Amino acid sequence: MESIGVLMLCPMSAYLEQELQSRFNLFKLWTVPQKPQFLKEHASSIRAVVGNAAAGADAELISALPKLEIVSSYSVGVDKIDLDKCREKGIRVTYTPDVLTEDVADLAIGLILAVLRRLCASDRYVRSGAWKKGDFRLTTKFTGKTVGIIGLGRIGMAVAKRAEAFNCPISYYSRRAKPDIQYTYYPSVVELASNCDILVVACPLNEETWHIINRGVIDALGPKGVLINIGRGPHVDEPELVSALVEGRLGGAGLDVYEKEPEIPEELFGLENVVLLPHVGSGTVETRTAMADLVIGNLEAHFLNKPLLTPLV
Ligand SMILES: O=CC(=O)O
Repeated sequence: MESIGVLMLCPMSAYLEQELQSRFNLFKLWTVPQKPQFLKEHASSIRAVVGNAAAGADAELISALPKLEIVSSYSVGVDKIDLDKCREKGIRVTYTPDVLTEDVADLAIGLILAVLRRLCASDRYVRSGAWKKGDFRLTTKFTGKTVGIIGLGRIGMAVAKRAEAFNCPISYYSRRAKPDIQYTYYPSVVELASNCDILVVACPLNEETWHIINRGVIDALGPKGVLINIGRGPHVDEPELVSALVEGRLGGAGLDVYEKEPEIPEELFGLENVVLLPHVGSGTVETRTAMADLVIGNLEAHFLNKPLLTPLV
């Protein structure tokens, strides 16, 4: 397979890079100064694209690569890939579901605890020497709080399972109520937000879920409510979130994702009730290795004419 051209769109994993390099003719787009010219030169040899949550095969890239057969994404979210165009052109798309579910759900619970129990602020308190002058103030209990989840897919279910262990009543919003699920279903996000203490965004990003967290939802969650976003930045109308937090109309937020990563609204930096993570939901050595193995396994399967491991298209 050494002659098959594989285009990696951005740096994502040294391990993945090495493994791809040892099997394929690997091109690293981020190292190329003149991208349009490079794509023209290599258009006839690039048969696969490897992207991630930050960079995918959009319509422009797909049009520039007439020999493209497969997009193998090092992510579970595929909002950066033009799936319709891939379907239209018969380009296969694979992603990395399941292997990252536990890590992302763990992180959601970590964010809830970090916001409610002010873990990061307490840590800063100790490091700054402030403890010597007095105890840290009281925080908010997690156990027993009502957790609302937007999107009860693999990750949403894994968050629910964990929150159940904290004796939290679980409710959810999704397009349709799920049969066989005993959690309370709300047919609108505003109703869900009005009836929970902690609202977790765990759905894929698409036209329907863009800005699913808007002013109405934030107001329904209210000054004691906490928003946790482990989905995608554009799920949230960020200026509305920032003003609600600054004005005290929302109780707190734990965010792993942002509208314009890695840009984060600076107004959030001074707020103790906000915990900010740099999009690391799946960012453990174990999980990222498993994700890389899936990316490679899918490419190998495709070029050996075997069934794909985790096909989406
Ligand atoms: O955001 C991360 C992913 O989609 O895997």
